[in-house]
Formats: sequence, C-alpha cells, structure tokens
Amino acid sequence: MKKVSVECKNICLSYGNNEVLKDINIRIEPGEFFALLGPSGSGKSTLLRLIAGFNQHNAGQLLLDGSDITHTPPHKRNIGMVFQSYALWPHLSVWDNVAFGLVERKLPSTQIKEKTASALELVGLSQFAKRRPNELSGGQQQRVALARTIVIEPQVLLLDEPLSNLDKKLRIQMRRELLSLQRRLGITTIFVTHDQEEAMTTADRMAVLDHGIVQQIGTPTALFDYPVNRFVANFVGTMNTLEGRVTARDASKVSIYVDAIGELHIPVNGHVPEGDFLAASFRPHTLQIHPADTRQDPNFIWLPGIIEASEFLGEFTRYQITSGNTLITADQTHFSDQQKMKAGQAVTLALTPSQIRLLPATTTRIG
Ligand SMILES: Nc1ncnc2c1ncn2[C@@H]1O[C@H](COP(=O)(O)OP(=O)(O)OP(=O)(O)O)[C@@H](O)[C@H]1O
Repeated sequence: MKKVSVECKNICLSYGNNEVLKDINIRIEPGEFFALLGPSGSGKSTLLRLIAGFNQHNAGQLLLDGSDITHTPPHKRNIGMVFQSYALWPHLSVWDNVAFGLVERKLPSTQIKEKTASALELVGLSQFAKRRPNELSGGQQQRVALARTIVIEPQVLLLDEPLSNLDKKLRIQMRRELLSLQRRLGITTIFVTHDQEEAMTTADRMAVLDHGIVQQIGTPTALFDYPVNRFVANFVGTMNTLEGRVTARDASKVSIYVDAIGELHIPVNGHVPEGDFLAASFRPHTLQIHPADTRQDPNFIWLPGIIEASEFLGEFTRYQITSGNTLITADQTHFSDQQKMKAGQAVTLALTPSQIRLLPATTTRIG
C-alpha cells in the first residue's frame, strides 16, 4: 500500500465564538506514527475528527498525499478511525463486526472471507470470531475495533485515545502491540492522547497542543530535552525553573540574577528566548545532591538547598529541596538508608551547565 502524508495548513476551527483550533500547521510524514498530545479541551479530538471529515474547518487546507481533501466527504477519504468507545456492534459477532465495512462496500464474498480472516489473525483474535463483543475483555474489544478499521485498508489510521479504557498493565501491552502492528502495516497513523508516557513511548514525532495552539512539534527526545516553553517542559515531564532577570548576554552565555540565590552564568545551549526575564530550567535527574560542605568544582553551577521531603520510588528517591525562594525536585539513584538525606538537612546542589535550558519566564517582574 502506498504510504501517504497528511498536512494541516493554517487550519482554524470555531464553535460559535469559541476558537477551538488556531492556525494549525502540522505535516505528518508517510508511514509516521504521530501523536497529538495535550490536556483535556486542548482540541486534539476536534483536530482528529477534522482529518476524518466529521468536523469542518473554517479556514485553511487539509492535504492528503498533497491533494486538498477539505471538501471530500468522510467515506471517500480512505481514512479509518478507531473511537475511544470502540463503537462495536453489540448484536454482531466479532467476525461480522470486522467484515461489516467490506460487506458495505459490496466486495465479493471470497474477498470478504480472506480479508476478514487475515485482519483477525493480524490482531490475534482468530479463535474469538464467533463471540459477541460483550464476551470479550477490554483489550480484545480494542483489537476488534482495530481489525474492523484496518480491514478496509485505509491509507491513514486515526486513533482517538484508543487505550484509555484499559487498565495500566493492559495499556502498556496494547501500546506495544499497536506499535508493532503499525510498523508491520507501515500505515500513516495519528494517535490522540493526554497521556505523555503513551505518546513518548510510541510516537515517532508528536505535537503538543494547548488551547487549540500547537506549542511544539518534534521527536519525544527533542521535546523532552529541548522544550520551547514551560508548558511543553512540564507536560512531557517535570521541570525545575529558577526565574531571574537577565544581567548580561552574549553568544556563548547568559547571566541571570535569581532572587535569594544570586547571579547564575548559563552557557548558551540551543535557542535562547528574548526578554528581560528568563527561566533557567533543568530536569530532576540532572541534579546531584552533595553535603553542604562539599568542595565546589567550578565545572558545575552550585546552589544552596535545604531538604524538605523525600519519596522513595523504588528505582530512585525524589527529593523536594528549597533553594532560595524556589522548591526544586531532584531525583537520586542508589542511596542506601544510611546515605539518605533527612528533612531539614542543608545540602548543595550541583547543576550540569549543559543540561540547563533557558525558557521564557512566566513573570515579567520579580520582587
Ligand atoms: N460539537 C461541539 N460543539 C461545541 N464545542 C465543542 C464541540 N466539540 C468540542 N467542543 C469544544 O472544543 C474544545 C476542544 O474539545 P476537544 O474534544 O477537541 O478537546 P480534547 O483535547 O480532545 O479533550 P479531551 O482530552 O477531554 O477529549 C473544548 O472546549 C470543547 O468544549
């Protein structure tokens, strides 16, 4: 099957006065597994339904393999969609649910038989063909919904929170299955989720949406390592930020003055936003906690801290530490009970300069 691209160009959609999608520009490459990630109400499902043809945009273009499909009705788009609720026919067997789209398209019965059998085999449900949906587990129903969609051989597969009805263990298993199926079929797939772990573990690339605006598009690693703002940074993980007033900037470093801490000199590493205030941002795993009297290696940026609380999470311990006026999260591995820091203990935090990102600050005035 030919792999196709999907492109949204300057797409806007409003419900009355409510602008739900604002100037969306995304290009999804042929064969890509692409996630739309964002909080509830950010417009993910609206965008997916628009690609399927169930919603109509007010402005912009929607291109499938380079051709504008804005005015093509849903059934002529060759796009398959799996709904969050699965939307299976309760009175039909698994076999008839999967064969439904082929019967509707009036395919010869031998082809219906062949294609239905192979779709069921693909999702590992051949032995359940005679059952009704209510005689299946959630994960099995989800596979029927997938088989029913891929049996018609769409050029694009749309998945609206397909795993949200499953418990955590099954969700992890199903997302692996989904990814392996997508890889075997090579079908361009767009996947809506509000679960960052789901998006990060499966997507080739993803777009983070907030209030109908695309905040950033990129690979999971790029979004985690180089978020463009604090919304993206915190949506794909935990990010510490120290906001400060810019005191100097040149091509190689930016200095900011942070209240109750002092001046920090941060090497330029990637894009530096404009503005008089910036947020020095760093992930919890990039920090090291040392006793307060440690000799301070000039290759690190050192911050004073007081341990507030700790949580043992098995593979690491998460510490909450006050530094200046800010609460900082630091993750540390391999602490024995003896080495564990206690609440109230004075410590020094070592920050690796290359791991610090400069992001726009939320405040324009400090103090
Ligand atoms: N048919 C509709 N009529 C009017 N407003 C709508 C309609 N469908 C969605 N909206 C509004 O559009 C916005 C985006 O909704 P959408 O369902 O796309 O968000 P979402 O990111 O998919 O959220 P969730 O994760 O909760 O499904 C919301 O403010 C919602 O209330």
